[in-house]
This record gives sequence, structure tokens and C-alpha cells, in this order.
Amino acid sequence: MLEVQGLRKMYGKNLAVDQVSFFVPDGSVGILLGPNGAGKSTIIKSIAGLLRYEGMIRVQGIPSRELEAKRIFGYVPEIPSMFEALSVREHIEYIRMAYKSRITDQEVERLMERFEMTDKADKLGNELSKGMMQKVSILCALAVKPQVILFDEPMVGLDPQAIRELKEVILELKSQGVTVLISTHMLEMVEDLWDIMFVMEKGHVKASFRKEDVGNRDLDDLFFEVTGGEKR
Ligand SMILES: Nc1ncnc2c1ncn2[C@@H]1O[C@H](COP(=O)(O)OP(=O)(O)OP(=O)(O)O)[C@@H](O)[C@H]1O
Repeated sequence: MLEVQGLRKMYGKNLAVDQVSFFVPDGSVGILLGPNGAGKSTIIKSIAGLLRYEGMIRVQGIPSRELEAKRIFGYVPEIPSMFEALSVREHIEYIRMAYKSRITDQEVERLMERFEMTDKADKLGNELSKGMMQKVSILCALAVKPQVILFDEPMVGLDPQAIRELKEVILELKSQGVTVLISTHMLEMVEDLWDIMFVMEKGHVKASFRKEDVGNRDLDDLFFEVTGGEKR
């Protein structure tokens, strides 16, 4: 489970996120949805421990700044960053060791295959395309065997095959009871994945929806109703 309470983040004098609170239960996929600049990445980075913030964030009930919490969550950033001199396989091994992960060799091989990285295993970080870096980033977050996983705009830069695999992986994580939080401004990427949606605008959560309450209503319509924009 992931719990965010009264999160507030200023960049200098700019208030980027103001009094944001939400909860994503075990085995659920939460979506932070909102236009550019709404504050989605700021929330994800705060949860991941990359920013100073006011408020309380708990991962499986543990304050997110504690090592015990960091051990059980995975994070896929919006912009992947690689160790230039480590190969794809070494990136994954590094994470396995650092997190003392329970992932097996077989599971690692299977993930590499699914994301078509087996034949790229020996390529170095600085020899990868942007999409390949994104895949390594995803593989590293999965190698943690996290109980909570954060994805910041995960589909951007991925090819259709990788998008399909990633969606399947997310559904598998969910069925294993993992808590997933995805930030995106692209509704169509998450419509078959989500359980709870938090619609953000200008640093606030303007509305939240649970899938079972929304039924067959068009997600675009809901989004534009909340944000006051017009559907094109
Ligand atoms: N490092 C920073 N320094 C100063 N202001 C920042 C910084 N990062 C983000 N901001 C500001 O904080 C606000 C929220 O930005 P954030 O990146 O969280 O939005 P977002 O919803 O993730 O947007 P996008 O969809 O474009 O990634 C914006 O007004 C942005 O200009």
C-alpha cells in the first residue's frame, strides 16, 4: 500500500504540489493523471526520496524515508539514467546485490527476453538507445521484486511490443498484490490497467475515481469535466 498525506513541495517560491493526499491499496494500480506541469513527477520523486517535501509518505505503512521502505519499492524515472561503463546485465546484477533481491536467475532471463534485451545484455550503458535505456530502467525496478512500484510516464519512448509487455507485467504485479503508481498525461495508455485515478491540476488532486464507480463512462469526458477543458 502507498499512502500520501498532506504532501506539499515548493521549488524556491513556486508551489508545485499543495496538500496532496491519496491512498493506493495493495494489489491496485493508481494513476496520477494530469496535464504537463500538474505536479505528477514532483509527487513521484517525493515518494522515491529524491526531493525534500512537507507531508507524510508511507510505503507498506513505513515512512518512505526509512531504509526499510526503500528496500521494498522500485522506481522507473521519466528520464532513464545509466551507468556508462556497466553493461545491461551488470545494471541488473548491481540492483540485485544492492537490494539483496529474491529474484531468481530464471526470472531475470525471462524478463530480459520479454523486453527483447537478451541479445543486448553485454551492451554498455552509453551504447544504448533511449528506448533501451528505458527498458533497463524497468528491468532494474522489477529486479528489486518490489511491493510498491512507481512509474513516471513509463510508456514514453517504448515501442509497441514493449508497451504491451509492460502492460502485461503491470497486471501480473497487481495480481501478486503489488501496489503500482503510474504518472501519465496519456489516458489511452492506462485505460486497461487502472483501479484508482487521481486527476491532477496545478499541484492539486482535483478529483479521484475508482474504476468500479466509473463503469462505462468515457475517461476523456471525465477528465475534461474535472479539468474544465474541452474535448477535441
Ligand atoms: N527542478 C525544478 N525546479 C523548479 N521548478 C520545478 C522543478 N521541477 C518542476 N518544477 C515546476 O513544478 C511544477 C510541477 O512540475 P512536474 O514536473 O511535477 O509536473 P508534471 O505533472 O510531472 O509535468 P509533465 O507531464 O510535463 O512531466 C511545474 O510548474 C514545474 O515548472
